[in-house]
Amino acid sequence: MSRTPVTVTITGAGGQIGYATMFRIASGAMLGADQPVRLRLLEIPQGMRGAEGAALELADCAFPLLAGVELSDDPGAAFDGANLAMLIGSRPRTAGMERGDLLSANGAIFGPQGRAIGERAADDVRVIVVGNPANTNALIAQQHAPDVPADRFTALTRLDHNRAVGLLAAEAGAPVSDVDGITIWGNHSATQYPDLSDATIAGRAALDVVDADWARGAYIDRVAKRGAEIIEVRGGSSVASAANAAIDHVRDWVLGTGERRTSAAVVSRGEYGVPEGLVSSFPVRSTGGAWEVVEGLAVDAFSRERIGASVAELVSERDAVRELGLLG
Ligand SMILES: NC(=O)C1=CN([C@@H]2O[C@H](COP(=O)(O)OP(=O)(O)OC[C@H]3O[C@@H](n4cnc5c(N)ncnc54)[C@H](O)[C@@H]3O)[C@@H](O)[C@H]2O)C=CC1
Ligand SMILES: O=C([O-])CC(=O)C(=O)O
Repeated sequence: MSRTPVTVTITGAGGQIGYATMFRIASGAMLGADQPVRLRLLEIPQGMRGAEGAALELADCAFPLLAGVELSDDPGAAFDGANLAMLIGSRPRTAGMERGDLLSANGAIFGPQGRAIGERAADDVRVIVVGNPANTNALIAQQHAPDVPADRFTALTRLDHNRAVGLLAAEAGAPVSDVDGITIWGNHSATQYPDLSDATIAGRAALDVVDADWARGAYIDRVAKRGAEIIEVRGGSSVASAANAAIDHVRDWVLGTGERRTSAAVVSRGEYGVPEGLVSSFPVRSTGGAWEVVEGLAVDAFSRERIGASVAELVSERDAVRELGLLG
């Protein structure tokens, strides 16, 4: 174990997704089997016992790659020297709520954490926001860290992407590994647009394999409302699949995607007409440790309308948090 450990800060470490994430990171599933990690666990005082218990269990796993575990309820200490910041800690929604309903409850968490990242994290820090509403919380954090390059702030839409892959593969009766070219556009919310226009299954256009009405109707609804479906069936919001998606996102960001495409919410530079500065989901690849939006895809009138609706929601969330004084 001669490589320098990477410092990974996990917020909400006493909660469900935090718990489902940290053991896989410590095992090497996120950064590779030869990369030691140091975990920093951030909680609020009420959540600290849960984080302490998780830390005891981490010790009991005797992970060879785990170079240390530190707990804190102070964002400054928790993000000090962080190379990766996984912002999970925040309240989940319950049945009958939309994720946007969490804006006022959760938004206030992300300003102070963004500021602490700006002041204390390592120069190469990369941030992923999982806590809902993830895109706008990422925007809040990014706005509080003006000295960190904006492209280091992202939000998780990989869970939506993975759901879209799984549901398409099931419909086509194909292995998930045959599926490529799906895009999740926009917000991690019910307005998101899972787009099969450019998707392939074993190299064939997906829209030639599955029914086009399904692809542009029931499929979109099922993917976009899968979070609510899980809440209804499980009695609580997604945990293991969310942790898995967060790990997929960071692994691909750091280690690269190759030619394969995925989806991530990144700070818009105006690609596909999405207003600059919004944290919106796009088709992406990662090379050299940076996400790149895949440009030049054809966007027909149907897709344009769906993307526009989700982006309009992002604009209204941004305006709402600005009104609440949360953008700093
Ligand atoms: N983007 C995505 O795809 C998904 C996002 N989520 C979201 O992830 C978030 C976490 O979900 P769960 O782990 O299931 O919730 P949970 O309630 O089990 O855990 C949340 C933890 O965050 C802690 N926390 C609250 N404020 C904090 C702060 N300021 N600093 C540090 N920790 C803080 C709480 O004490 C709690 O232990 C929720 O907002 C949920 O909606 C969930 C699934 C998918
Ligand atoms: O639906 C929720 O509230 C949790 C979540 O973000 C998801 O499962 O996609």
